[in-house]
Amino acid sequence: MTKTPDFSLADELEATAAWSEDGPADDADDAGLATPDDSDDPDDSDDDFESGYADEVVDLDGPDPEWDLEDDVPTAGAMELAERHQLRRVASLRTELEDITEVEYRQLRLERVVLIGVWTSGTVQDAENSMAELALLAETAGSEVLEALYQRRQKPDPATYIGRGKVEGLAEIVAATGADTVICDGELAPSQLRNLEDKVKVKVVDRTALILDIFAQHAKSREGQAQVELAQLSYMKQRLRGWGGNLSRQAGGRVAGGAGIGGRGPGETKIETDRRRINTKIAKLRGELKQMKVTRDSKRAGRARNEVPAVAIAGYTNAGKSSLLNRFTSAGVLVEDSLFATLDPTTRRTATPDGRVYTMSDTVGFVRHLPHQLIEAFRSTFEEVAASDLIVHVVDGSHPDPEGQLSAVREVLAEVDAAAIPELVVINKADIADPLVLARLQAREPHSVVVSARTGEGMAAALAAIEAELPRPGVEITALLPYSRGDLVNRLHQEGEIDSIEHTADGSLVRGRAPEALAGELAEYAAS
Ligand SMILES: Nc1nc2c(ncn2[C@@H]2O[C@H](COP(=O)(O)OP(=O)(O)OP(=O)(O)O)[C@@H](O)[C@H]2O)c(=O)[nH]1
Ligand SMILES: [Mg+2]
Repeated sequence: MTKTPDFSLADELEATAAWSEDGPADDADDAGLATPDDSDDPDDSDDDFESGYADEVVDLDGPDPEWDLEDDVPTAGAMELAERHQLRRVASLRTELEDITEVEYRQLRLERVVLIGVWTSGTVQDAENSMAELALLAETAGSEVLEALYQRRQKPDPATYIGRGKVEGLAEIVAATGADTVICDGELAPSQLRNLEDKVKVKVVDRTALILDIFAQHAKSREGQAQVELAQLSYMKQRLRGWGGNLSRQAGGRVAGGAGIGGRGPGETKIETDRRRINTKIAKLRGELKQMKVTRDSKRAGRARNEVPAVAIAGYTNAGKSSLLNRFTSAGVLVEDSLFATLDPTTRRTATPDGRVYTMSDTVGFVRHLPHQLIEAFRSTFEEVAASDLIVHVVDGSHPDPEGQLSAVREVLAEVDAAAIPELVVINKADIADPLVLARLQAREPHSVVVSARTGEGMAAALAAIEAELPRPGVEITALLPYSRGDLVNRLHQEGEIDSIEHTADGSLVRGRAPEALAGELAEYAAS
């Protein structure tokens, strides 16, 4: 296996995926985004759209990435990547849900989409970053972004999300561009989605549904798939009434099972059936996940018993977590310039130069406003992070808003009780980041290192910083180990630390520190 085949692969991908490399918000003119000049004017406030991407859109889709694996032995990651690109436009939801006919879980056959956002606070740059991220998410789900619009408002309209006056404009844009889907940058109430759909005459989905869809496309392991399905079902369940089509509307807002006038039309019966099926499915998935969690916990307990320190690589999606894991451990994990490439955490065993063994795990990426159903469903994955000894928090130094990413990740870490774990910030992509931004980040995050997983810059220092943070084994020992117990010397190398070793006539006299369990075994050889 070549050393880092994923990187040459990624190089080629990036040559064709110019959009994400340059970033829409990095270069507002290129992307045709509203510039601060034409949008920061308080006069054009309430009901104005800022429009972007119009003509450049073609570039977003670009030619399909191609690569030549002939020279490289494809790694598992590379093969998964090829497979994923082939599958990219296939609708995501698995068949089990298809019999829930009325519910029509929005199979996101997102092809040609218009994005809309409501910008309530923050700077123009924030609004543009948010739309740019929504565009990346949409592309990751396999769609072509035709147009992106945002509106400045005090708050989203309770009935239609964007201002009512703007809905008509949106409908015109949708008709003119031939879009088949509108994606809203937020979590919308079922009634908002329905109202918008009535007006714009195409499918409307929100950010949460979009992220759920990407997760559904990317989940590979049984646990990952079950987690995503659980999240989708709980999202769906809340929207049954809204998404029941005509039948549910016929039933009005009446509480299911209520016997009032018109309360038990055919629609309601159908909704009840669907709800019951969903509840059954949810219960089944919860049970399965619980089982898988037991396995995972026992694996983790195994590691804990051996007192192998665990390092979790966490960070915003696309920050370079998998690339770093590959660099650190030659793990051959899938690397892709797309969001949420990794959904199944990979754990690798590795060792410090002085022989102490520890594990390093790749994790699911974070994103702003990660749907809470997903946090809930992926709780066991996040618990893995919460049970680690050190969090390597990777941040993309070339992103327009790395500070925003750092705090979005920390919010989720706090939510899964991982806030107290020691954290080392690894500022990645130094090769393409602005040096001023790197300096700014380092000043803000004193406990940080700057690296490039691409060029390898700073990697040795990062590894040293990680290893310096690993928990030290506790008990001081001095032992005279007979030469027949070379196994104990080995274990002391791996699990503990040896300060000195002296070969005497009676055996090896070692001084150092060992974890408690090992110290117990060494007790019989204790020397003074
Ligand atoms: N220029 C540059 N690109 C990098 C660097 N590190 C990673 N990348 C690229 O960034 C993209 C994302 O890398 P990944 O390692 O897949 O990121 P991730 O954090 O695992 O992403 P998810 O699993 O999707 O959350 C890929 O296109 C990488 O080639 C770097 O140091 N410099
Ligand atoms: Mg990854």
